[in-house]
Amino acid sequence: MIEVNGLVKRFDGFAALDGAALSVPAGSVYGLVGPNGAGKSTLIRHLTGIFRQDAGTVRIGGEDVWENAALKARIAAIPDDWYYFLQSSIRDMMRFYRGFYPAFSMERYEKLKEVFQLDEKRPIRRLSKGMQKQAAFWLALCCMPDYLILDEPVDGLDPVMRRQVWSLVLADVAQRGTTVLVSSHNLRELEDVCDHVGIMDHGRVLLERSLAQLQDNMVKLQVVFPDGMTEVPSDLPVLHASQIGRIHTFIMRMSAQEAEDRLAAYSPLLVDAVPLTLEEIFIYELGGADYAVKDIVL
Ligand SMILES: Nc1ncnc2c1ncn2[C@@H]1O[C@H](COP(=O)(O)OP(=O)(O)OP(=O)(O)O)[C@@H](O)[C@H]1O
Repeated sequence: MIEVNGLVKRFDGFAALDGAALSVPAGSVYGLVGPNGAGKSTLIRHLTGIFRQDAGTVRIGGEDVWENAALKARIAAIPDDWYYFLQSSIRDMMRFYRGFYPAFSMERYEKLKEVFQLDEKRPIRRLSKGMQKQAAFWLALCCMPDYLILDEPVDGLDPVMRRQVWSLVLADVAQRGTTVLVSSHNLRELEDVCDHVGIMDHGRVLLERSLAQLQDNMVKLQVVFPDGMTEVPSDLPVLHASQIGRIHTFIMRMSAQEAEDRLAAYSPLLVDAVPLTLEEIFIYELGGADYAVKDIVL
């Protein structure tokens, strides 16, 4: 279990983390999402023991992370800027990892050589960006970690390799009970691999739920009202409404059943609940359809 409470981190007085809290159940895959600058990488750097918090607690498996070498030997991380020694090859880095991680598996290293097919003797800096990401996965998985912390992990990987690394990670979750925290902007992909999601903004986790709960908490409905009713009923707590012909599409923060019950009062000709994507939940939880555009324009 990963537990963060009241986490505060300031840089020159600016609170990059402002009381962030999250809870990742053991053996789950937790997606940490949020707009640029929300504080995801800063929070992750506390989980990997790089940053020391100004306030709050950062615990993994019940232990404080900061300066806890024994605990860190059970955590593998792929940061957004993976570090390797300047002249080193994958083989050199493997020796370094093997020295640090007592559970490092040479057997797995040899097996994964066939999956990644990288030249392990070539200097890493001469590998492409995607190949470097592959190398980071290769080594992280060989550490046999109990906790895997991934910051934008599949950025730069081709689609086939993305599927490959997710299948390796999920096999570890299923077989070894590995707990995974992953930050990503690729919500479509997270939807396939995560069972829990936390949405961050302005240094706080605004909401965290299992994916199923999250999808149950908001609903998208397509509705056709009877003849003569053209206006959206004003008492419906609609987050977003659009209309094509006679079909109204509503997004409301409530369960599908509750929404259907409320709409029944208007005797609709059709009510159809459509599952929300994680991207839609993300956009509407963060304040409406304008959000995504604002984020790009500002
Ligand atoms: N070392 C640092 N010094 C000063 N400010 C920092 C530092 N690291 C992060 N910040 C600031 O903290 C805030 C959160 O940054 P962080 O990198 O954690 O965001 P993020 O959610 O990972 O964003 P992105 O999705 O763009 O990667 C930003 O405003 C950033 O400028």
